[in-house]
Amino acid sequence: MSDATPPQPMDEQRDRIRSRLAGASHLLCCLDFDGTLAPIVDDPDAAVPTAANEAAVATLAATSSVTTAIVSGRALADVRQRIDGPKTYAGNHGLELERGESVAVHPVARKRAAKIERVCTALETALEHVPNTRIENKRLTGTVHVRSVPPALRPIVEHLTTAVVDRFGGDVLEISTGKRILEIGPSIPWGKGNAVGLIDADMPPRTVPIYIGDDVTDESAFRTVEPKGIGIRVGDDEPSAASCRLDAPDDVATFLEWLGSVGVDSLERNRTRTRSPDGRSRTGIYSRPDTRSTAGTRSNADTTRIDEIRSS
Ligand SMILES: O=P(O)(O)OC[C@H]1O[C@H](O[C@H]2O[C@H](CO)[C@@H](O)[C@H](O)[C@H]2O)[C@H](O)[C@@H](O)[C@@H]1O
Repeated sequence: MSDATPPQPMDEQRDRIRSRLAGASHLLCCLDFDGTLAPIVDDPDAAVPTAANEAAVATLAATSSVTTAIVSGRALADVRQRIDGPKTYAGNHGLELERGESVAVHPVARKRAAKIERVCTALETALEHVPNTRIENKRLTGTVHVRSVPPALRPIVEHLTTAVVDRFGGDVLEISTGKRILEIGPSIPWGKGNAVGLIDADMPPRTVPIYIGDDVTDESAFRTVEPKGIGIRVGDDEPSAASCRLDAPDDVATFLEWLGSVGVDSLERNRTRTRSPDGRSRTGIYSRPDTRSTAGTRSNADTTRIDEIRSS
């Protein structure tokens, strides 16, 4: 599916997803948080997943044929305490990655954290007279929230933010946009798609990766999973690298429930079929895969960079 094609409504894509799962033994289900599991709200601290999404994620996370991962622009520690169950979390748009007991932080982002701190502190002062501006310091990145700022004042916030980032970040920090936010982060070619690529590279053979997200920062992840897997854009009919569309977090829950029942049944049937009489898998679905490249922007050099520093 090309970047310029609007994603198709899920009802029209269900058969394609069903047939993709029919050829698979494992599912990688990567989920964005805000706008996908949790409805967008004015106060970022108040964002919570819908009850149905919380339950559906718990079910998938407890299913052995599914690896469930949360991939968020929020700090890892923040998103982790908002949705429980999965063993895999990517925070700060993939700059930090928790898999089981191990946490990897992109080393360049780690080095630039002091600059993010200075920028966030300077922004508190620079924007203190603009009503309802909110600075979210996420350690590796920072977010300026303008959702509750009067529209006429938003260009001023943008101007002041650019000036502060230029002054304290030079060319090592950059500003990107999201839903009513300005995101400040290290200027490195790394995003959610790279994190999803790393997670997918650890999956057993015959894994179908699915990524569900609602914002521009999710586009790199859609490019990583498509066309081997399925990208699902939530909420609008913007052109997207995702092939499918769902309207809102409530529809995400319905789809995840379907995956947890019909989808998982199909995976389980394939796993049973490929096992030898002693119950072992003939296709080696529990063994480590060879290094496989995933469609998308990930390069081997990028993989090495985030993997080389690990701390708990
Ligand atoms: O990748 P995500 O998990 O979707 O995180 C993206 C950003 O989400 C949060 O901001 C967004 O949600 C807020 C609460 O609904 C809303 O007030 C804001 O306008 C949205 O942009 C979060 O606060 C950011 O740190 C994330 O980068």
